[in-house]
Amino acid sequence: MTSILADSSESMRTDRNTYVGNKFVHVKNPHLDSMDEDILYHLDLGTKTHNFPAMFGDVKFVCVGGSPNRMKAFALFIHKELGFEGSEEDIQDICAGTDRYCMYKTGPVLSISHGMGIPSISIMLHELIKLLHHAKCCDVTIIRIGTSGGIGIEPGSVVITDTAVNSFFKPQFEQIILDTVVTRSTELDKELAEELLNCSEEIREFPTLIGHTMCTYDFYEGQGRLDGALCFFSNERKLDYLQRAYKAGIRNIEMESTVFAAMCGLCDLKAAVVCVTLLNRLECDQISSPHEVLLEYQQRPQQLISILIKKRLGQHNPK
Ligand SMILES: O=P(O)(O)O[C@@H]1C[C@H](O)[C@@H](CO)O1
Ligand SMILES: O=c1cc[nH]c(=O)[nH]1
Repeated sequence: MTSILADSSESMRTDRNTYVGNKFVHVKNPHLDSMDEDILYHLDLGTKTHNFPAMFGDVKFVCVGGSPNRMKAFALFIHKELGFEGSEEDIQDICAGTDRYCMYKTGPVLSISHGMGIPSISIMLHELIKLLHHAKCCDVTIIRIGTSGGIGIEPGSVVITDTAVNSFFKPQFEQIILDTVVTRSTELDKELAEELLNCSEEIREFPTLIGHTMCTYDFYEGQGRLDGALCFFSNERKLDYLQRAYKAGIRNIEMESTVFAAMCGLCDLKAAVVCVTLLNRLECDQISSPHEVLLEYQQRPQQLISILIKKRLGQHNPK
């Protein structure tokens, strides 16, 4: 039988790391305590084969995004921005033993790919959150740097998500656990979103705004596209839906933000979603900008996050 439950995080809390001043990453799974070894299968890492505190204990910023190339490019970019020594070759894929995800570390910044869609990012987040927990990381900020379809805004705009919503415009993520639907909150850290917006004031080259982000299970029918292999609705119905979304405060659509917000929130991770928009969905469905334009768009969230990281590390010199 299926029922709808709110998540009971209190009853499952394992507060093993409660230190004054430092906010540790909390896993909410009592079964982990009795495991002799934890194998993070999709990251090709394990607690018996790798020294997590030595490898990752200093991580303060985790950036995630769908594409492996984007996340490698971000690692190289932030390495340069933070003025670290060493060449590009020194930044190796920590998860090279698997082709599911890639992971790069440069100083306190971890950059990881998550593939496309809720199931893919969810698997990565389970293993990443356990990694941060086993490594005893504290005060970690996690940011998704992605691409999205804009609604009623100029392509190339960057949207900082205040609330991730589902296809019904609700701030909820529904996780099916056994035969039960558990409804989880998708609130993101408002202060972090404001901090990112302040950082954007130093970049005049593209518009940045705060808005709701809609997260769907699919790129085509799920996002009201007329150009998939299947489509059984009219252009009028599509536009009516997208215009209602705009009126509800939604400025972009992507495919990961609700589960990202829900999982990070439950594990006490300060989280933000920053996505560039590749097109205006009120005008078209196909992504037709040239490759160079799309590449430049993808760098925009990275520029913003770089300012945030440098400010937090006391390394920022405004232009
Ligand atoms: O981080 P990315 O650019 O992968 O995010 C969006 C949502 C889907 O994963 C994908 C669809 O093209 O792009
Ligand atoms: O329209 C778009 C563009 C990128 N990613 C999405 O999920 N949708």
